[in-house]
Amino acid sequence: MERVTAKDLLEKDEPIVMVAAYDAPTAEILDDVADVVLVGDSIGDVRLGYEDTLPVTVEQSLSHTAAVVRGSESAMVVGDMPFASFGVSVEETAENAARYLKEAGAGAVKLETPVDGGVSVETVRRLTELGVPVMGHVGLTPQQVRREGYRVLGRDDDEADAVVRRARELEDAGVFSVVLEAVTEEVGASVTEAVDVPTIGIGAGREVDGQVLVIDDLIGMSENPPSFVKEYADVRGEIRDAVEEYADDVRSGGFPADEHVFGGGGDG
Ligand SMILES: Nc1nc(=O)c2c([nH]1)NC[C@@H]1CN(c3ccc(C(=O)N[C@@H](CCC(=O)O)C(=O)O)cc3)CN21
Ligand SMILES: CC(C)C(=O)C(=O)O
Ligand SMILES: [Mg+2]
Repeated sequence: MERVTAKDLLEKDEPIVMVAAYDAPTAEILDDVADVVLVGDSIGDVRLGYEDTLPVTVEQSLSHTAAVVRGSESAMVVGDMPFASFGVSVEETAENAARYLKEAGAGAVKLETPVDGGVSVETVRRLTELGVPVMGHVGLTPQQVRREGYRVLGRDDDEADAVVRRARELEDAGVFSVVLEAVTEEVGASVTEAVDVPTIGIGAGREVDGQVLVIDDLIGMSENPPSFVKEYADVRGEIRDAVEEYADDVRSGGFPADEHVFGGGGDG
């Protein structure tokens, strides 16, 4: 089966569905319902118990990206490059980015591109010239958390303009899509208006070309999801209930029952 391509996303006339997920069985569930699976560096705080995304390594990210590729057939898989794995030098950025395609089998990489630097437009251009499909990421860029915490961007005009300008620069550098995180709905609309490539929002309102949420957040697995999240299930509660029942059964002797026990040979 052919995977979703950048061209497919550009030509889509309904909203793009992207989900951040980290492992093969989850990817298998999502594949063919999501257009894009992002292997987010959010794995750091979502699954690995870190405070934020900063400790995530390229090796961890590549390993999980490869798992998501193995678990899926039709979705585009995007590897989210971790903090400081890009932008230090063009050479290192290109080498790391290429690993996502060569070793993990990803279809593209995503790089956080903060409005005030962090990664140059030239770096993004170099990747796209090499043939690495790049997804940009503007607005709230969580890898900058140690600088300014998590906050919604674009509440004043100068900042709103800066986000739009950055998205335009990225488009010019050849990105095939831009993630817009935690910006006002007005900024979401302005960016979507300003660029031809699809915008994919997370806490960016309705006037964008697609939406992305973290799987753990949307299934009710996260303890404190961001306020823009809609929870569609209570998986945390389901897991807790299941394990409590199991524990009760073990303690009462209700598990294992006859059907869970291997019999010996013979006819007794
Ligand atoms: N579970 C999870 N979901 C995410 O979407 C996510 C992560 N983790 N980790 C990496 C980044 C961080 N993200 C975030 C985190 C918080 C807000 C946010 O707006 N938080 C508050 C406002 C800030 C505050 O006062 O704490 C909110 O209103 O939800 C936005 C994006 C998005 N990403
Ligand atoms: C929230 C999305 C856009 C992300 O960057 C991640 O999951 O790491
Ligand atoms: Mg990320």
